[in-house]
Amino acid sequence: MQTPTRNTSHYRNASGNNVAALRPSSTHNQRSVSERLTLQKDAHKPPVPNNNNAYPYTTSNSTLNPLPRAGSRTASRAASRVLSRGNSAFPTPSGLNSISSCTPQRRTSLSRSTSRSSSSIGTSSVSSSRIPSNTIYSDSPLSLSTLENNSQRKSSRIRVTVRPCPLTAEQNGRNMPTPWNIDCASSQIEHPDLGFFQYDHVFATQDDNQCVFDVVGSPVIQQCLDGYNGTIFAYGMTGSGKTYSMRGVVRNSVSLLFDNCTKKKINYMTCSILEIYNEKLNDLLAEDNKNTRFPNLSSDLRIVDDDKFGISVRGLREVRVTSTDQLLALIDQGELLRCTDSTDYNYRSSRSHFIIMLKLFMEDNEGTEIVSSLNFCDLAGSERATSHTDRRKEGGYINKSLLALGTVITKLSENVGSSANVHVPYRDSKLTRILQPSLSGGSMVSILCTIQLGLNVIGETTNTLRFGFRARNVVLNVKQNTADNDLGKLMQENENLKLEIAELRSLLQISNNNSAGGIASMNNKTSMCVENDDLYYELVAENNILNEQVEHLKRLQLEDNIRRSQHCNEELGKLNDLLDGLDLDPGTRKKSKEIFGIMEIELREYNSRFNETESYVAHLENRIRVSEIELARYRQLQQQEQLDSSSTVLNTVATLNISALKRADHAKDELLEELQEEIAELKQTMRRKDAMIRALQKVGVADGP
Ligand SMILES: Nc1ncnc2c1ncn2[C@@H]1O[C@H](COP(=O)(O)OP(=O)(O)OP(=O)(O)O)[C@@H](O)[C@H]1O
Repeated sequence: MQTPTRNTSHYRNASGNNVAALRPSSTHNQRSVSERLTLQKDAHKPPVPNNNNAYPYTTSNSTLNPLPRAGSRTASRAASRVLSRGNSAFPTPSGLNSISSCTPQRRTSLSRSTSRSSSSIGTSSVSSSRIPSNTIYSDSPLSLSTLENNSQRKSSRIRVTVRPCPLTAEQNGRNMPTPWNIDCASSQIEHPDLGFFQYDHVFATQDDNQCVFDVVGSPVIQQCLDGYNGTIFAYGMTGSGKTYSMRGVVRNSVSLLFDNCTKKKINYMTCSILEIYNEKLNDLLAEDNKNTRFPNLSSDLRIVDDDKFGISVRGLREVRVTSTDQLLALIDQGELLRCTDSTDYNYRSSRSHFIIMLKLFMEDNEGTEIVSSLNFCDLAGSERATSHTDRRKEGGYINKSLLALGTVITKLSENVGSSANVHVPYRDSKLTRILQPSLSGGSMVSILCTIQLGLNVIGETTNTLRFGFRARNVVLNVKQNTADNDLGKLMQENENLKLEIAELRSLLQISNNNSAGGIASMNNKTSMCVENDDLYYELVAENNILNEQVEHLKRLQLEDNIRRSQHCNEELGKLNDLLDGLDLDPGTRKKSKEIFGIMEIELREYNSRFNETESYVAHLENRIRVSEIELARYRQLQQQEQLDSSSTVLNTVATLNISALKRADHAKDELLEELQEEIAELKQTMRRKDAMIRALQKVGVADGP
């Protein structure tokens, strides 16, 4: 069996700072695409950003979907566009825009005066076309495209950038055509049949990791230093350059953070690193795994709700770091232990989602502590089905969690501008659960989508572009971390409660819509509190079965018994008439009358027991109704508590609900058992009565004229 390996490469060695050596020599062809984009006066075309001004914030429908260009049939032109050969390992295709997306005309001059202390990051590998790393891009929604801004909160779109992976020498050698037009100037990517996709920034294939950091990482770091939380993640198909890009982003971020330690009064940071492999959480910094290539990854980590950070991972090691080198060494260790293996597209493919969590412990102007969190997430790459069993299993988990992430993003984008609160299924995967605080407004979010340009992966590239396109519509109401004083705590609690209430309201809405009546629907309504509780689902299932059983028994047995009892009475009446008409000797007549008397008594008894059973069933039904009312009352109480109080109360009420369910089910069990006994007894009586009727008929025939 092929087992995934743990990476042995050191991330610092693989950083992008030496990419300059790989830079292609081919010339760019910016005009052909951008000119076409400008010349086609498509009425639906989204506004092309003016690069010298803030990028206009828009969520208009015209940008919600990639727009097919009317009459745009450039497929043949695109197909005939052939990537040029080059000498480097990653040459730029001649049909693509090869100008660096980070050239000076793309940006404004410094929009903030956060001058950096001299640092190796700022000076060593910056090319002449590179902007200083303290520059904030004018079109960055993280800095300027905010809807509302005060010291506590700001509305901010998720910032989405796209980095196309250069074709390999081999792909280039095959003169592989590409269907994509990359227009860095207008941050658009176009496909002749699919239309074009608008982003916040599109990198050129030869842009290096420093350039990517300047656009993707730097604005988030600046925001973190200002007291906001930040999350950066890379999304894309396997082999498209996520890990390559994130290494650059992480490395440069670490340097920028430590450069600002003094100015921003960062007392210390903590670092945790985990991976999600096959839906299991592994602590890559766990003590046991120190200095080993063969880690013990069976750590017992649990994702739990956390008042301060939204969620936290119980059992995850948090290491206090005080220097760049120390932090980079930890990240090296995490990289080393991360699960990797080769796929069809990448000989060292990451088979897990890799998450670095930093916490910055800073001081505000009054000297009180503020904590900002900063997450870097290098997602595992989506992949088509593969023949290898282990890869297929991993691929299944990876695709499932990426699908969950896609659904969350879709729901969040649907929520924008809508008064109805759509339920966002964060709990569908560990990945979305961990990203929940960030995606639900706890953090500035920047997504780097990495794509491949080849014809053979159009489907995967389109998926990534669509994901990024949707994500760009998500607006987050991000709050600034405040000092940990009483007021701050209260405000935080208040915010958490508001979010909780909104989530509960939408859950209630869903369960109300779905409810078809009866206990089952009421059970469904409590799903949030006991979502993962197997017992709960068992109870609901059992409850449904019991209800059906009771119904079934009532229908079959009781109706049948009514029919048979009526039939018995009729038959007995006939026999009585028959007996009266017979010319019997007094002895036989007396005996027959006696038997009839006994039969009548039996039948009366039977009828009275039958009536008893009927009232017993009515009683049983009543008890079911009572338990339903009880459940409804608990449910109401739960809603009330949930609206008024904290989640602790929710859990208590959920427990009450479970015990109410248990009690109701137990009662039903007992009642059902008793009912079945009654029915068995009734059947027995019926059998005896049938036998007597047969005996009487025989007597009637024998003694007849
Ligand atoms: N922009 C780039 N410039 C130069 N090399 C690149 C670039 N992007 C990716 N590569 C190279 O392509 C290969 C695959 O990249 P990487 O491992 O980062 O892909 P990935 O998206 O993380 O894949 P997976 O999801 O399978 O882990 C690596 O050898 C990497 O060095």
